[in-house]
Amino acid sequence: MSTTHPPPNAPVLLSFANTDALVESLAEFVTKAQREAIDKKGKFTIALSGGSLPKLLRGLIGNTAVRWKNWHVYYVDERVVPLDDPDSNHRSCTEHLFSKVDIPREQIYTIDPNLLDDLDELADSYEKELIREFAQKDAARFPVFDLILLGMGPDGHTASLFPGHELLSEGDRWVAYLEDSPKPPPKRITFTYPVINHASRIAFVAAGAEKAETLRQILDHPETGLPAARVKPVFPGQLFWFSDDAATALVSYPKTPFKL
Ligand SMILES: O=C1O[C@H](COP(=O)(O)O)[C@@H](O)[C@H](O)[C@H]1O
Repeated sequence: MSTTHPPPNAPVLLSFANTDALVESLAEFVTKAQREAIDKKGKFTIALSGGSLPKLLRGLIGNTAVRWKNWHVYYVDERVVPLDDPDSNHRSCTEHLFSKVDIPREQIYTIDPNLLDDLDELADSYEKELIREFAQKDAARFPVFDLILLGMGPDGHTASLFPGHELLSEGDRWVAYLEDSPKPPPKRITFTYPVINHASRIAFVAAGAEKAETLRQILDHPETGLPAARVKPVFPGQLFWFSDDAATALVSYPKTPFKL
């Protein structure tokens, strides 16, 4: 017997006049998601990306609404490099955010730096971190993060899911690896779509004129199937785009005023 699922909610596009307005609203959005999760179950599970995102989380620094002790932080994708390498997403998040706030270090789940020579084992061990957090409590097939924050590259990639790559059709594993990322460094691990799409809330954070044409394709012509356009949260999950007017300049898709 086949099971039917309601169609995904339509994405909500938020466009801000400048970076400061985006940063401030993003912080409000994250703290709201955090409050709701902690009120419900005493903890907040969030997955972060690298790239331009960590700097844009600066609105959380010194923000008294943030309850860092209840945060459990994972990485949507990670470059297979030592944790202190300039290419590491963990290093970037640490420099721009974690070194400036009082978050328990043991609640930030990094890749195992001892497994950098074995990508299969590395991805497997990160998947086990997720299983430890999510699989015992709910018998769900995939983890349900409270919030996943994604970036979008100018080529339309998100996480480490790149245009035309075979991992776009991975429907079974939670965490996969690749050795041929077109964007350096080539070796990476990444959440797969089923994990991303099962989150309660997903927010892309994409700003700047260099992303305008790609954002137009993704929002106005999702059928072109660029990796970021394949992010479609399973109902009742909701997808948001935090963007700026430079990035949304070419988009016809309707914009929604930001309100919590
Ligand atoms: O390589 C990566 O790129 C994406 C997008 O980066 P951005 O600088 O264009 O925001 C990022 O989300 C991902 O985590 C990272 O590994």
